[in-house]
Amino acid sequence: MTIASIKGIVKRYKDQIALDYVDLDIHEGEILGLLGPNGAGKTTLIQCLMGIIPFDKGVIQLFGEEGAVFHHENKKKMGLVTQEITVFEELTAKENLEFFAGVYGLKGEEKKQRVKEALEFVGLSSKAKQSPNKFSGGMKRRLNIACALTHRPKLLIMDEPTVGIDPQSRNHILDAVRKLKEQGTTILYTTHYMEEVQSIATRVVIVDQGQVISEGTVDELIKNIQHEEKIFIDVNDVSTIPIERLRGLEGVKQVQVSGSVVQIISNAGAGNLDRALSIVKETSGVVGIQAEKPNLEDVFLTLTGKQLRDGEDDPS
Ligand SMILES: Nc1ncnc2c1ncn2[C@@H]1O[C@H](COP(=O)(O)OP(=O)(O)OP(=O)(O)O)[C@@H](O)[C@H]1O
Repeated sequence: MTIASIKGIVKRYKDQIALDYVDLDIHEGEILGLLGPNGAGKTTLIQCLMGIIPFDKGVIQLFGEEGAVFHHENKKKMGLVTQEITVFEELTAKENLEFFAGVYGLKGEEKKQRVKEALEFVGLSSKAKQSPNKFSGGMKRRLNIACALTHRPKLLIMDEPTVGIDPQSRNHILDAVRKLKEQGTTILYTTHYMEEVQSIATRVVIVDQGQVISEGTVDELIKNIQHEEKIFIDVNDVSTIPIERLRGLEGVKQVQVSGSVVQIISNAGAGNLDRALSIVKETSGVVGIQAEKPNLEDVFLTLTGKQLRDGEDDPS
């Protein structure tokens, strides 16, 4: 089932086009990684999807409905973890959760129970009575996530939830996202850290300059750009390797020897590398093999001609 469907959305800020005919479907039960550099339009897309800002063109369907979809019942099925941490510093962690649970109409015993569960879920039960102004950035972020969970949304939207936080909290958040998926929550996870997308997303949409430039599973995206494979084989005796025979193999593009290492580049697929490796093994002992595969960064580079995170810090 499609939880949300975005069709031909255009959003302009004066002369600036932030979303340029974007199409995007979010399927039930997936973790959809929305990957794009700063300014790509990710936050704008989320704000349109949540009905927070109007858009100039296009249609959004939510939970199978069309038309006036941004009514209260649908909004109660969504949870948003905003890019900026939005918690009340002067309230305790528990009071923050009680406030947001109240906004979503939870009351009495149910509210109490959900607040308790949310605190446990993000590992902040022992800090329930403390104010977030004493928390680290990562703890604040975890509280922020808990605030979006008390009403058990069907669709959880997270806008760059790991920017600028410590690795321990980051891992905690990634684990929590996986756990939520197992419990049946659909998640739209926005980031410009490709490592995160690679580790948690079931499907990826890459956006750049307000446009969707590619989508698929991580493997599919990599396969689309993967024209070559490269392996480095460290051998016992390089003099015994039949270099010309390797070069003559179908699909093999280049064979080079450097010290005790034979480097083979071949066209992707069709077992080219396997055949080359068998020949090497026939003629010499093999000490080690190293393969080089493209990653999402390479996908992005191929599609846009630029690095995904120019000048950005590594999250880990
Ligand atoms: N309120 C606004 N007024 C004018 N321009 C805006 C506004 N909000 C966003 N933009 C512009 O729209 C484009 C998309 O911005 P958006 O914040 O959606 O990107 P993003 O992918 O979320 O980037 P970031 O990771 O930096 O938040 C950018 O060029 C941005 O400068």
